[in-house]
Amino acid sequence: MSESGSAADFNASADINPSTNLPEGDPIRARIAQAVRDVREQTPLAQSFTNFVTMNLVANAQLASGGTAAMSFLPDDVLDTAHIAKASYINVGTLLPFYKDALPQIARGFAKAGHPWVLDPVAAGIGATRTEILQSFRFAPPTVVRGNASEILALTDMWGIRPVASAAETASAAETTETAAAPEHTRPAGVEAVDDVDSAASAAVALAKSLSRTAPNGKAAVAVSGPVDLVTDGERTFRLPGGSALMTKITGAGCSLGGVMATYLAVADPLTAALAASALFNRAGQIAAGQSHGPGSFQVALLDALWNLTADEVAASPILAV
Ligand SMILES: Nc1ncnc2c1ncn2[C@@H]1O[C@H](COP(=O)(O)OP(=O)(O)O)[C@@H](O)[C@H]1O
Ligand SMILES: Cc1ncsc1CCOP(=O)(O)O
Ligand SMILES: [Mg+2]
Repeated sequence: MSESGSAADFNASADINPSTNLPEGDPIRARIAQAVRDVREQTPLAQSFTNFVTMNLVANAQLASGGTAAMSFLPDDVLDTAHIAKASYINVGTLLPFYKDALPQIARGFAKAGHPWVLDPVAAGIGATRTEILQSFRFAPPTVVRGNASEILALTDMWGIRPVASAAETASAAETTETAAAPEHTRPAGVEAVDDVDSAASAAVALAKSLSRTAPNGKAAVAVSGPVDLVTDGERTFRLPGGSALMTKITGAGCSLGGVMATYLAVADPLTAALAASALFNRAGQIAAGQSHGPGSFQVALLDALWNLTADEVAASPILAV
């Protein structure tokens, strides 16, 4: 695979036709390029309330993309910081007992202030504390949700907004009705995905539509990561091939993608932020895979690629409108 990760090189899944690649002059590509330039020029702060396992990589990925970072956990600290941060990130990968009160309080504070934020619902479906916290976000929702397919399915199950599964998504869908909550997610997946991206496509669209009803300016986005990422604003859906399977062999590729999504949300609309971060990571993952010899050197090369990729290279990534 060439280092450039050109459209011809991407490892798209068999059912994606590269001819659906967004034209070079599409306004979406211009908005992505502008977001990348604005982050590098403005070094915006996106604060993070995130897990202990990958917190350092989240901060370093935000800095490598051109932003700045601040990690905070107490509600007064987070809500004060929200006055100087243009977006925030909440990731529920590791939990402490006080989070049960702190996170709903923070989400309510964000909602009251109209403060945009990204949620990574890591391991959604696992544990009563995580479920209680994620359920609270239903009533003070994020602007963007980024997760793997299993997390998106578990979250939409939990919020009762997962639509009837299309035949293409799962042949064995249990009996569901259009509006009733789908059956509990059948198998909590831990932090890794056990479902494929396409199985979460309609759930992602339904979630983005739901988030748009409460998001600042009525705009929201959902990003489902995997071998071919899916990004939707509830109206349009895009697929982004690229990246590398090595990204699943370091901890924090998804978490840091969410953190950088918040960095871009500080300067751009939710759809542009989700597309730009996903495209950046896909290009960076491909470049790093070509320069590394295992997970250790891959993570180092990934940070360097995040730092070195230009706005034009990110905006030229394969983005398939399907
Ligand atoms: N098999 C794969 N091939 C290429 N890129 C991948 C693959 N799996 C995941 N990625 C990329 O790795 C990053 C993290 O995605 P993922 O592993 O799905 O998130 P999480 O770590 O939250 O489960 C994303 O940028 C995604 O595009
Ligand atoms: C291993 C682990 N355990 C709790 S959070 C976490 C990190 C998950 O990171 P990612 O979702 O980016 O793989
Ligand atoms: Mg994750």
